[in-house]
Parts: sequence; structure tokens; C-alpha cells
Amino acid sequence: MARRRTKSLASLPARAGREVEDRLGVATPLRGLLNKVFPDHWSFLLGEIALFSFIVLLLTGTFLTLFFDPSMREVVYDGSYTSLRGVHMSAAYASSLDLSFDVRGGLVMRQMHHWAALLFLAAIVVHMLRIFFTGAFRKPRELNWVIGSLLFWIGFLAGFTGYSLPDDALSGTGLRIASGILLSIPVIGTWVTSSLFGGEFPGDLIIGRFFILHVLLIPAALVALISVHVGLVFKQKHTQWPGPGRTNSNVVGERMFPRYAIKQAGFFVAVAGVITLLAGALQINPIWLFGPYESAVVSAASQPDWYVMMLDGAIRLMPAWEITLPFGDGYVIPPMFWPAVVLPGLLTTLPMAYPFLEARLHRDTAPHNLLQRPRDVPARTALGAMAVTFFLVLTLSGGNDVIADKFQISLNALTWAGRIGLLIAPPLAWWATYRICLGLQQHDREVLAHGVETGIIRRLPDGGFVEVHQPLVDGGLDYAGWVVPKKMNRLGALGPALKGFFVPLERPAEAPVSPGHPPVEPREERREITSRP
Ligand code: HEM
Ligand code: HEM
Repeated sequence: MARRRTKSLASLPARAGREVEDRLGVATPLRGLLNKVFPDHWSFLLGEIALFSFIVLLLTGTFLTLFFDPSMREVVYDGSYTSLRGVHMSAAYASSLDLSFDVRGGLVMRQMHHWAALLFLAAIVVHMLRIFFTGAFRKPRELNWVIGSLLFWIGFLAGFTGYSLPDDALSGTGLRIASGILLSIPVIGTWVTSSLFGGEFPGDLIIGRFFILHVLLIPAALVALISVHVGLVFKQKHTQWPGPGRTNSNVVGERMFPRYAIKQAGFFVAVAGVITLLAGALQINPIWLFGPYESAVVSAASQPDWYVMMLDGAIRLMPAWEITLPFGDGYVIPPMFWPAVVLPGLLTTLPMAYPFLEARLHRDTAPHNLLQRPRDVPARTALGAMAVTFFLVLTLSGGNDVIADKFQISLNALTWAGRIGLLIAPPLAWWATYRICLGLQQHDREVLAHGVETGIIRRLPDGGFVEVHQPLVDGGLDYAGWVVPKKMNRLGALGPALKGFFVPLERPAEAPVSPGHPPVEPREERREITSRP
């Protein structure tokens, strides 16, 4: 009797599964999903770090929303932080102070939220660089690249609206700059600014409006776009590095269930653990030290979060050039317009267009599921290094007042160093990266021709010494370098520099390039990886 009961209990999940299947018919798609194969490489974890820190943001953000009051109503602070007792401030700032000092676990949640935001944007940027430098954005993944670029800018807005909410002196300074940027837009600037702030800056509406944006609209947009983004990774299947048995039309890796899913769950716990550790150990955004925002107060060394520093740097470096247009009494375009509106516009559209421009330049219409090593495509790698250097100079210039203060250097000299650096450093980075890539290719060719250096020195009968080289086991590398065209050699030293920009040469070795190449739907090979290249 007891045995029969145990048996019927054991078959309960199976029976429940059958009942669900009878009604919803989800078994086949679910089986397909659980059997999905993912290639394994550490660099594929970057997107996951972005995803997991976003989940931490959603969870901690929900907690903060329970206690945060987005109101500009004036209150007199009487919480636990004695230094600010009796000070007039907005309810928003007072509730952020309460979150930090009077709500149990509130400070660690605020700090987790802020650290998660920094990690989220850092992971997005490094993930984007991985996609760029390995050519993972090429056909058929251009759309996902475009969606990713949108995700970056929406994440940027999420961060900016978030750190504006507590209404402390630092967030108010950020809002002041934002209002200046909007005002600089020709023709519609004044209207846009007064619509957003509900009249003159700062007004008493902006925090409430940013709150709706920050806790509702932006997270909803992010959830929707991330779902499409990751959905496309599932649909198109992940790229993989070339290696034994890996081709443009298969995927070699681990099945989604059970090992990959368990590994991912572990990785989520690790990411959340690191964020908690940071939040517990390292103070971030101590708003009680800054005080409430007043339009007349700007503290020195105001630093935005790291991802906003490039914009701040661009504004600091821009010379005070006012352009007066010959309309009416002379229409003035303020200098702020170029670094704060035009530059971000270019930085949004150019990267989005890049996959299409590169494909066009290379007359490449083939689909690519195998990744490229950065050295194999020197022109692209050098372009990426140039862009990264451009951003670094801007970011450093965003903190030039702090550098000037700490190292006792003139701020004006640093501004000039930034201006000159912005013109000189990126082309230098381009040239150095290009040469390094060619050098690494040369090294590959040597390994192909002579084998791997063993460090064993042999003495020859005639008294000479040689190093023993071990030939490659399977006689070749899985990667292909690219061929230097003969006509470029005639250009001498200019050749390598010009080649990258003008010559559509880099025929990826793994796929034929022909117009209208039929799309290759990667076939999944359901086998585990036993060895890595
Ligand atoms: C990608 C998503 C998000 C990013 C990048 C982000 C970023 C930030 C940042 C940097 C702050 C300032 C924290 C501080 O004061 O030190 C903040 C504050 C806040 N965030 Fe978010 N956040 C995100 C999503 C959310 C979500 C989904 C919610 C709610 C469901 C939320 C609710 C809040 C609240 C209520 C505050 C004000 C709390 C306070 O500091 O007093 N956030 N956010
Ligand atoms: C909220 C931000 C983002 C999240 C949560 C996210 C998440 C992911 C995840 C989990 C993957 C699969 C694993 C991996 O390859 O790392 C992926 C792949 C991809 N992501 Fe993102 N991503 C984000 C932003 C971006 C950005 C900014 C770009 C580029 C501009 C981008 C472009 C791509 C592309 C092209 C793939 C396919 C890569 C391949 O198959 O090799 N993503 N993303």
C-alpha cells in the first residue's frame, strides 16, 4: 500500500507535465530551448555580467522605490545624521538621507544599486568592445549590434536620471549642466528646456519627472530591448572561435540544460556577490557630505559617474567659439552645442552604421558565425584602438580639475594638454595598434613555417648552435592572417597606413565572399567540448 503511494507520488511531476502539455503544447519548443548549445569562452561572459547586474539593479531599485519620496516639497531634516538636522531641503533629499541612515539595510541597498549601475555600464562597454574587436557584429548580427548601441544609451540615461534623483548638491550640478546642454540646441532649445523643467531651472517638477522615467519607462524599455537582444542571440545562435571541428555552419558547445544553466546560475550569484561586497566595503556617492542642492552652490571637483565623464570632458575641452549666424539680429550657436549635442549624436550614429559601412567597404555579403582575432583584421582593430583612446582622453579631461588639484598642475595647461591629446593620441594609437597586429601576424607566420620554439638548444657537428622547433601537430593554425596586396607594397611606409582605410581587402578566410551568398543557418552540434583550441 505504502509502496503504491510512493510510486504515485513519484509519477506526480510526469502527470502534472502531461496535464500542462495537453493544454499548452509547450514540450517541443521547451525541449529545443533546453537542448540549445552554447559555445564556451570567457569573453562571452561579458554580456552576462551586463544582464546580471541589470537584474541586481531591478531588485535593489524596487527596494529603494519603497522608501524614496520623489517630491520637491520643502521639509526640515530631523533624521539621524546630526550635521544636517534643522536644514531646509527637498523631501527627495531627506528620503535619500533616511534611506542611508534610518532604513534598515537602506545604505547597503543604495550602495549596491550604485555599484551595480557602474558595473552594468562597464560590462556593456567591454562587451561592446569584445563584439567589435572579434567581428561578432557582422552579418547576420548587425541588427543586434544596433539594438546593443541603443541599450548603451538607454543605460546611460538610466544612470543619469538615477543619480539625479537624491537631489543633493552633486546631482543638482549634473542637472544644471543638462539644462545648459538642452538650452544650447538651436531653435528648439529654450522650448525643450522649459517643457522638461516646467519653466525656469530648477523648478520643482524635474525630480518627479525623472522618477517616472527612472523607475518605469527606462527599465521597461531596457527589459523590452534586452529581451529582443538575447532572443536574437538564441535565434541566430552564438558565434564561436575557430577551432577543431568548428565551422561557419555548426555550433560546438554545451547544452543549455543542465550544465550551462547551472553554470550561469552560479555566475549570477558570483556577480551579485561581487556587487554586494563592493557595496558593503566601499562607500559610494555619500550624499550627506554634499548637502542639499541649491542653484547658487556648486562644489569644486564635482565628478559625474565614470560613463558621463567623457561628455563632461568634451565640454571642458571645447574652445569658447560662438558662431553667429547672419539671421535676424545674429543667431548665436553656443559652444556647448558641439561637444554636448553634435558629438553624442555622431557617437551614436557612426557606431550603429559601422557594420554596414565595413561590409560595404569589403564588398562582404556573406554571413559569419566564426569570430576573428583582432590581429587578423588590423585596420578594424586599429580603428577600435583609436576610438578607445579618443574616449580615454575625453574621460581623463572630465576629471582634469581633480588631477590639477591633486598634482598641483595648472588647470589651463591640462585643458590644452587634453585638446592637443585629443588630436594626436588617437592617430598614434591607430598606428601603434596596426604595427602590433602586423607584428603578431608575422609571429604566426614564423610559427607556421618553423614550428613552436622549444627552448632546447642543440649543438651541430660543425660547432654551431640551433634551437629545436617543434612542428605544429595538425600542420596549421585555425586562424588565417590576411594577405598584403602587392600594389600596397609599392607605397612603402605609407602602405600599411593607407591600406586599412581605403583597400577592401580583408577577405575573411572562413567564408567565401560573393554577392547574394545564401544565409548559413548554423547547425548545432550537440556535443560537449572536450578540448579547447
Ligand atoms: C539600468 C537600470 C538602472 C540604473 C543604471 C540605475 C542607476 C541609479 C543610480 C546611479 C542611482 C543613484 C544612487 C545613489 O543615490 O547613490 C539610482 C537611484 C535610484 N534608483 Fe536606479 N537605476 C536603474 C534602475 C532602477 C530601477 C529599475 C528602479 C526601480 C524599480 C530604480 C530606482 C531607483 C531609486 C528609487 C533611486 C533613488 C534612491 C536614492 O539614492 O535615494 N532604479 N539609480
Ligand atoms: C544592456 C546591455 C546588454 C546586455 C544585457 C547584453 C547581453 C548580451 C548577452 C547575454 C549576449 C550573449 C553572450 C555574449 O556574447 O556576451 C549578447 C550578445 C551580443 N551582444 Fe549584447 N548586451 C548588451 C549590450 C550590447 C551592446 C552595447 C552591443 C553592441 C553595440 C551588443 C551587441 C551584441 C551582439 C552583436 C551579440 C551577439 C554576439 C555573438 O553571437 O557573438 N550588446 N549580449
